[in-house]
Order: sequence, then C-alpha cells, then structure tokens
Amino acid sequence: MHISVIGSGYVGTTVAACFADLGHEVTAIDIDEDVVDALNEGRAPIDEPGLEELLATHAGDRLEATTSYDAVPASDVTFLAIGTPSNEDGSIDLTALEAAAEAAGEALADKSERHLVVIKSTVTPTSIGDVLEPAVRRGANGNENVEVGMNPEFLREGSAVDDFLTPDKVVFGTDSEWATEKLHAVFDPLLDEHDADVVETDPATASMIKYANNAFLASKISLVNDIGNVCKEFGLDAYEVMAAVGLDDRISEQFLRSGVGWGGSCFPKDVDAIVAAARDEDYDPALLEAAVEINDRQPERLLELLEDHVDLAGARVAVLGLAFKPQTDDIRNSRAIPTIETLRDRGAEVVAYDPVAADNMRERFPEIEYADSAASALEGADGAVVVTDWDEFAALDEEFDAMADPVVVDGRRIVERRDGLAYEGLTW
Ligand SMILES: NC(=O)c1ccc[n+]([C@@H]2O[C@H](COP(=O)([O-])OP(=O)(O)OC[C@H]3O[C@@H](n4cnc5c(N)ncnc54)[C@H](O)[C@@H]3O)[C@@H](O)[C@H]2O)c1
Ligand SMILES: O=c1ccn([C@@H]2O[C@H](COP(=O)(O)OP(=O)(O)O[C@H]3O[C@H](CO)[C@@H](O)[C@H](O)[C@H]3O)[C@@H](O)[C@H]2O)c(=O)[nH]1
Repeated sequence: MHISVIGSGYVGTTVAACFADLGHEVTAIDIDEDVVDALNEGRAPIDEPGLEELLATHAGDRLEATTSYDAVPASDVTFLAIGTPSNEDGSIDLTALEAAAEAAGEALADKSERHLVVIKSTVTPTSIGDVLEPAVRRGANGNENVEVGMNPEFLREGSAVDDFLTPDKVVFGTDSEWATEKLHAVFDPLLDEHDADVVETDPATASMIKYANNAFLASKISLVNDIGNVCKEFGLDAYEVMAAVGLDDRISEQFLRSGVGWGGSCFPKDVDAIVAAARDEDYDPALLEAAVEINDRQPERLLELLEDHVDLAGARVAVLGLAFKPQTDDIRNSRAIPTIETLRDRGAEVVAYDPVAADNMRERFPEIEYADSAASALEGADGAVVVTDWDEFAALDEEFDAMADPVVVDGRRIVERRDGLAYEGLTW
C-alpha cells in the first residue's frame, strides 16, 4: 500500500518509518527542507530509540521524503500529523493543521478514485466536523471521492517506535465501512504481528477517546499527587501506599509515581484543550480543572519543603533534572520551569544540571548557571531539588558532602536517603 504522511515531527516521522518497516511504500511530506533532507539521508530529525535504524534501513527504498504535496494523490491513504498547539486561553489552535488539510484536499481535487485523509493529530471532538473536513472539501473543490477519518496516536516520547509497533489498542474513527477497511489494510501488517484491540467508531468519538485517555492519565497522576501530599502530612510514604493500591487490577500499578507533577508536549496542552472545549459548551469539568491546579501546585510544595531547611534569598540552589521526563531533551512544560522561576523570584542563585536538556533550557533561562555534572552543580550549593528522575541521580552519594549544606528535596523519589544528608521526599 502507498501511504503519504504529512508532517514529519515526533509523530509523523515515527509513523512514516514504522509504516515503511511494516512493508508499506511511504512518502513523508514536510514544509521544513532540513527535515526532508535528513529523512532522505536516513537520519532522524528527532531523537527516539530505534528510529534512526528504521530510517537508515528504509530511506531511499520504501521511504521517501519531499516538500511537495504531489505524492498525495499517488498514495492510497494520507495521514496528517501536524502540531495542534494551545491558544492563550488553552483552546486548540488548528491553524497549521487546517492549512495542511486544505492543501491535501487541493492535491486531491482531480482524483477519480476514493481517497482517505486520516487525522492523526490530537483534535477536539468538533474539530473534524466543523473545521478539518470542510477544509479538505474546500481544497478538493467538492470532490466526493475524498473522505476524512480519525486515527488518534498514543505513543510516548522516548519510546515512540516501540509504542507505535506494540499498541494496546488502535482506534479507527470513520464515516464508512470502506474507510474502516482502508485503515485495516494499513494496520493489518502490524496487527498480524502484534495482538491489539481494534476500536471502530466515528471520527468525533475517536477524537474524544484520545482526550479521555490523556485526561485520565494526567488526572491519575494528580490524584496520586493529592494523596501523596496527604501522606506527607501524616508522615507516611505515598509510594508504599500506592504500591499496595496498584495491586487492585481496576487501578493498575502504572502511573502511580507521585512527585513534582506532569509536563511534556501533550498532557498540559491536551487537558487545557478539552477543558476549554467543554467550557465552550457551557460545562465546567471540575475534576480536570482540579487536576491542573494540583499539578501547578507541586513545584511550589517542593520549594516549601526546601524553605523548611534553607532561606532561599541569596542561597545557591542546585536544580537536578530539566527535561520533562528522563530519556529526552524535551523541556516543554517541564516542572523545572516553574521551579526555576520561583527560585529566582525568591532571590535564589540557581545552578542547573541535566544530562541532555541543558541546551534547551539555556534558551529559556540564559541567565542561570549550568553545570556539566550533578557533582559540580552540588558543589558549594546550600540546597538541591530533584525535578527529573534520571537514573544517574540514584547513584549520587558523596557528591552531597561537597554541598555547603547537604539538603536535598526529591521531587521524583530517585535519590537514596543516607546519613549526613538532610533528605525530604515530596510525598514520602
Ligand atoms: N509528540 C507526541 O508524543 C505525540 C503523541 C501523540 C499525539 N501527538 C499529537 O500529534 C500531533 C503532532 O505532534 P508532533 O509532536 O509530531 O508535532 P511536531 O511539531 O513535532 O511536528 C509537526 C510537523 O509538521 C510540519 N508541518 C507544519 N505545517 C505543515 C504543512 N502545512 N505541511 C507539511 N508539514 C507541516 C512541521 O514542520 C513539523 O515537522 C499533535 O496534535 C500532537 O498533539 C503527539
Ligand atoms: O507515574 C507517573 C508517570 C508519569 N509522570 C509524568 O507525566 C508526564 C508525561 O509522561 P509520559 O506519559 O511518559 O510522556 P508523554 O510522552 O508526554 O506521553 C503522554 O502523552 C502522549 C501525547 O499525547 C500520549 O500519546 C501518551 O500516551 C501519554 O503517555 C511526565 O512529566 C512524567 O514525569 C508522573 O509524574 N508520574
């Protein structure tokens, strides 16, 4: 099958490389020439385990990249994997996706066979019916052969290839049996190798499934953080409590790690977008609003615990971990950002360390100091906070002895407690 994938970011590149690996002929389309050149040379424009190997194997053979939409009508199915960022009020900004949808439609205006355009981006339930399908139809000049469907993506950064190739479920949101069959033809090579549930529904429901999924996971972490804060007040260990709670199959042991909260390019943006979409319909989703509020509060609680030991004004504070989670250099909505902002507001001198994300954070905070190891960040510091659970922080030991005052507040339960170190866990 020939598949065109429009947008070659985290999702588009992973999806294009994996489709090629599953035996499809794939054309990746992006407006960014550097991205297109990288793909054609078999290089990954983003850092994801296993992606470079797939691109090196299939580039120039089953996978080609271009800036031109000419490949769209030549393909059987087109996927749109364009960013859907937030407007100031948290609502979804469809500008880039709408433009790409219209351009895909234009490329299909003269196609005489049926063609399926699949939205892979995360979009609110009314986006397809109100904005994206009309954009495709406008571009296609009313060509009845063009149909629009939805196939949300559940991969995580840092394990994108593996997540895509071994999903728990795939969701097909379509308006016709023909479109559902097309999506089966795309995914059957994957489903032959890997047993996943297939959910067949309409495009709006498929869109909502993606938001419900992310809203549930983000709220699960906020609930765990709320319970964790309560545990801390009672002097109890939230990890011991939640390990037992997670033995209940209805709850599951995953996503029970309490701490400084959730960040990244998806949870904050997607929870904000579905809250804004619900408010637009005159419904206030109280639990989701509370999930955001609890998440916003955790960095403040981290620093309150530090203030029990250190007067922040004039203190030198080491911030360990800048990425929104380990195994990535992505700092988007990292909890390190409000942590550093508040430290600076309170007059602290910040020295930051991350194994890979420091360059990205330097663009956000050029004025703070960046250390090239955790050890040198800790040297002479009056206090330290842990924001990202990088494995290397678990090995820190005598490095704490070089602090002016060995105090650490751990926002991820990664540092080992030991004698001679004033250790505070955020929720334990
Ligand atoms: N990043 C994730 O982990 C993840 C996971 C699941 C779903 N999603 C969703 O998938 C969508 C895409 O996210 P992403 O992280 O891959 O975005 P991204 O910003 O990494 O990539 C988008 C790409 O689209 C390209 N582009 C923009 N306009 C274009 C146009 N008109 N024609 C062709 N290319 C164009 C950009 O140059 C960029 O390379 C979003 O809706 C996101 O919420 C993301
Ligand atoms: O028990 C946990 C698990 C995660 N996190 C935090 O939650 C955030 C998100 O983590 P994760 O879900 O691993 O990363 P993402 O790459 O953002 O993936 C999420 O967002 C994607 C984009 O929508 C979805 O496709 C994925 O299914 C969904 O897990 C990070 O800040 C983590 O530190 C916790 O605090 N505690």
